[in-house]
Amino acid sequence: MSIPFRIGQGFDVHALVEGRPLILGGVCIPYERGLAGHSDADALLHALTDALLGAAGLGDIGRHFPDTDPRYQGADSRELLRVAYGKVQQAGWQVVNMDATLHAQAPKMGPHTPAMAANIGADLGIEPSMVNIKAKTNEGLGYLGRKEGIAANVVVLLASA
Ligand SMILES: Nc1ccn([C@@H]2O[C@H](COP(=O)(O)O)[C@@H](O)[C@H]2O)c(=O)n1
Ligand SMILES: C[C@@]1(CO)OP(=O)(O)OP(=O)(O)OC[C@H]1O
Repeated sequence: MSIPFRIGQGFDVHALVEGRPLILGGVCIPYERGLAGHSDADALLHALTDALLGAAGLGDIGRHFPDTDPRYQGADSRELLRVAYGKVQQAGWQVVNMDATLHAQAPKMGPHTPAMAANIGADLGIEPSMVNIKAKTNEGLGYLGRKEGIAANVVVLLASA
């Protein structure tokens, strides 16, 4: 029996450092620091990419886009997302919806989540209403609460295409 649905989950975290832009969901958010990484360090899109790859049984982002490969230095994570989702589609799957939580003590994400959902909807070819993005502080606790980094969790549902 072939089951027509798959779920996947992804997690990512990047350190907040000076001299980098803060990019999440493809949106550049005004803030005093940004996320460090080999690519543009978009933790939300990396977690989403991992969730999609995981649901399709295709491994993880580092397997498809190694951080030792100079082609991905400074990469736009929206481009990585589109390439990864192309592989998911090639494997016979399409995304139904996604739900994300950003863990950021600061800045406030609420004003920026509609633009993130619009970007993701465009990249995955789904309505922005199928893209839900939430945000939480870490109540001042631990490395996230000390604003040393920003993390993201994403869950996706895939349906057989
Ligand atoms: N970076 C953030 C964090 C939170 N929010 C919004 O505030 C609400 C309350 O967050 P708590 O962590 O104090 O529970 C949360 O539900 C979000 O609506 C935000 O926009 N950006
Ligand atoms: C995206 C990649 C590749 O440039 O690099 P980073 O930006 O460092 O991101 P990470 O989430 O640590 O891992 C995936 C990497 O392979």
